[in-house]
Amino acid sequence: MTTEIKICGLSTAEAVDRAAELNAGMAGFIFFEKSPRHVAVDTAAKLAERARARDLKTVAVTVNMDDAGLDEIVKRMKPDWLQLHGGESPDRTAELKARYGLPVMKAFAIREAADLDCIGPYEGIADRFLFDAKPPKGSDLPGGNGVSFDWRLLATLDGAASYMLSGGLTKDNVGEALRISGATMVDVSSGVESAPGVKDFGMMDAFVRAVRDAGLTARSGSQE
Ligand SMILES: O=C(O)c1ccccc1N[C@@H]1O[C@H](COP(=O)(O)O)[C@@H](O)[C@H]1O
Repeated sequence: MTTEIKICGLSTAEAVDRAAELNAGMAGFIFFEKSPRHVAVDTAAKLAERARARDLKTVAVTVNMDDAGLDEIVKRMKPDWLQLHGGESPDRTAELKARYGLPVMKAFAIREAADLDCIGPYEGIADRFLFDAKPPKGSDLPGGNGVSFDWRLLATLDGAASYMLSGGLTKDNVGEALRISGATMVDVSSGVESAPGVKDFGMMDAFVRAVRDAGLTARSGSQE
C-alpha cells in the first residue's frame, strides 16, 4: 500500500507542480492570517485549480472559522477536503460536514495518551483524524510548528481510526515515525521549508523519497 502524503502550506504554482510531480496525493492551503503560509482565497482558488488539474486532492486548512469565511473558501476554492485545525466541537464538525457536503479532517493536538481520548466524540462524524503535536508555549500557530510528539502513543489505536500523522516530520525522521506509529498517511509543512513559508523543492523531493523508501523497507521486511 502506498503511503498517502499531504504537503501542506503550499503558496506558489511551482510548489504545487512539484507536489504533483512527486505524486504527493494531497495539497494543503492554509487560511490562518498569523501563519507564514497563509494564502488569500483568490490565490488559493487559482492554486487549487492547478492542483486539481494535476490530480492532487486539495485541502482547505482552517482554524475555528465562521460560516461566512468558510462559505467563501468553499465557493471559490472548491476544496476536496476541509481540515479543521482548531477547537471545533463534534457538533460544529457535523454541522460543517452537512453544510458543505465535504469530507472533514479534524486535527487534534497530542502530547500524552489521554489526548487521544478526545477523538471518541468525533467518531462517525470526522472522516479522518489528523494528529499533530501541541504547539510550544507562546506559539501563535495551532499547527505548522515543526514539533513532533511521541509516535508510540498511536500504536495503541485499534487500527479502525483513519488518520494522518503530522507534526515536525522531516526526511530524517519520517521513516521512523511511520514504523513506530503504524500510520499510513503523513502530512508535512515546515519540514520541507528552507524558511517559514518557503517550500524547498530539494526538501520536498527528499521527504517523499524517505516516505517511499520506508514503504519499501516495510514490505521487504514483512516478506522475511
Ligand atoms: O502550517 C501552518 O502554518 C498552520 C497554521 C494553522 C493551522 C495548521 C497549520 N499547519 C498544519 O500543521 C501540521 C504540522 O505542521 P509541521 O509539519 O509540524 O510544520 C500540518 O497538519 C499542517 O496542516
